[in-house]
Amino acid sequence: MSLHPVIERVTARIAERSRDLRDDYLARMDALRTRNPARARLSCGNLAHGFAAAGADKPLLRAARGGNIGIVTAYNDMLSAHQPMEHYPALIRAAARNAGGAAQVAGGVPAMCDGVTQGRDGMELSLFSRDTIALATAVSLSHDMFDAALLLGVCDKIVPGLLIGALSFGHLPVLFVPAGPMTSGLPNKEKAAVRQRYADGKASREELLEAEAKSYHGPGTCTFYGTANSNQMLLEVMGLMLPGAAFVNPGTPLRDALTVAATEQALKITALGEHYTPLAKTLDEKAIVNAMVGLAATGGSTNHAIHLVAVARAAGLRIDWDDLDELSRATPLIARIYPNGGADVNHFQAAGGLGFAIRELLDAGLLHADIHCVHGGDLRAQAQEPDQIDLKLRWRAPLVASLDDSVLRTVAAPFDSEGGLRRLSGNLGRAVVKVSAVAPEHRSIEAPARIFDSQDALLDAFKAGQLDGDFVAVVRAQGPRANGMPELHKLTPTLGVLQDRGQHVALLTDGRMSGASGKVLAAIHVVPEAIAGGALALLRDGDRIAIDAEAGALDVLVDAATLAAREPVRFDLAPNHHGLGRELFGVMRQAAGTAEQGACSLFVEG
Ligand SMILES: O=C(O)[C@H](O)[C@@H](O)[C@H](O)[C@H](O)COP(=O)(O)O
Ligand code: SF4
Repeated sequence: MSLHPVIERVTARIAERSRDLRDDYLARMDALRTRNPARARLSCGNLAHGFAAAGADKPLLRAARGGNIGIVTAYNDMLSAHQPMEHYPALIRAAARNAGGAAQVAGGVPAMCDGVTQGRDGMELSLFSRDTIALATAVSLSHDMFDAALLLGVCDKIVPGLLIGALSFGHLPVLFVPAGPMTSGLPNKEKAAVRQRYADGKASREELLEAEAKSYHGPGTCTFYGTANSNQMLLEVMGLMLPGAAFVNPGTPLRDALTVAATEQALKITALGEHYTPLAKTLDEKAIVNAMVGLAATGGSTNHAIHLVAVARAAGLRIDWDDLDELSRATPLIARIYPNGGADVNHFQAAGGLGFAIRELLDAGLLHADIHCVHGGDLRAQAQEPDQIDLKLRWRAPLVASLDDSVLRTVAAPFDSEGGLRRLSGNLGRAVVKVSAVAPEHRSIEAPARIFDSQDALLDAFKAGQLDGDFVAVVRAQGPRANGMPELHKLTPTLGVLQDRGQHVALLTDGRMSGASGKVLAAIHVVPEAIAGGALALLRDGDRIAIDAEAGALDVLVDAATLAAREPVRFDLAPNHHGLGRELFGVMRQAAGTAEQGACSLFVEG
């Protein structure tokens, strides 16, 4: 199947726009390449420090023969998705030894659970935790003892952060090692229904806690299709994970077999052998375009409209929301996983999973097949599912037909002819919206603005019975430079209650929403942000706002002269710059680029 013309056009445009930056990046990565074990470059003193506590691996490390893997782990007990990784380093060390190499934990990175911080002050550190993870990844790998890296991380900011950091070591082969989704508990839709009843005063706190605990009930990634599970899909369509490794549950023999296989593969593709596959070669403009197509086709998290920009920048590539919008409009929606439907990621996997989805999109010419996957083949070979036959790891072809077309469909008979993400633009700036989670009848609105300078102010107005009729809730001063661009997902149950009462409502914000947000139209990531000259600061209660997700329009229906004559509101953000560590992130707030630039504080040359 030939490549779809839009895929071809956008890929060429990205390559052209990025040429100087990408050439400079590749030249720097090439200069780091060595045909001997990296540790051979270290002095005796450096090296001795590096193997002093290496026990059984000391002889190999000392002799500088055989590959050495640097493990960067985001293990902690806070994230159910990362908790299973506590024992992965021991498994990886043994597998590396058995394969004639070695592995060492190069460092740990912090990992925030956005579910724990959702709606709380800690969420204002969430986005910059990505940049912090990138910095910690670089510190870990800067020991320069390594010939490959295994990155142990799954969740929201952790995968983008690990990837951004590892891209500074793009001369190394890099594989991601996930733990997989928790088994299905209380369905996400039922959990969301209890939340709405609680928000509406019709359910007790004990009833709510019971529902939450039945939904988030064990080790593994939460089963909704939020940013964490979108990360797993992206890593597969970019070829940065073994085929079908994304959604195998933790604590299973197959999961451990995949971790061992990733270790063996990492040693096979170092510069010491004949199958050298460095990260810089794998993550090129074709892989990034594959990521945007995968996001659109599966209704993935809006957070990737930010993270993918930052990841691409770390690889010397420049992408923007026009690229994302154009690709999304050319890509059919072939998966419906909560919040885009009732199913969870385990149902998706059972229906055919990513192997089926990748094969469908490849056959339609919507993905680049010719990318350099870490498994050694191209993306066509990524479209497989792992299996264990007499304890041996095998890969089998993806299902020919979906086993549940309420969850996973073909490109020929999709859920929607266009993908899940849209860029909006107009006199209020540029924004992003996820349409795949919003019913068609709710994808546009024209209604008066109700202005709030915090999500709690909106919730207080709801509790006071002041949110009646149709309105666009404008929650502003939530951008990266204001307060770290938190997710405002705590608003979802309340806005859902109002919408279910028959009120026509929408959210407009320069903040973010969770990848798990859905149902209510939300125009988010508005750039410029309110405190940086954005038009949101000029809005007044009652201004008529028009949002049309299908047409891609975002406007306030006030004439330009009136708008220009208004004084922008000044925001008191001092309370957001202290508490729970926020006082330590002032430099990142000041250095952050716009959401469309990835809201990243790491690339001073922009
Ligand atoms: O982008 C995301 O996917 C979210 O940040 C997610 O990781 C977060 O944990 C949500 O808050 C979970 O949803 P609930 O808050 O509804 O449990
Ligand atoms: S998916 Fe979200 S809530 Fe679940 S463990 Fe990861 S960060 Fe926490």
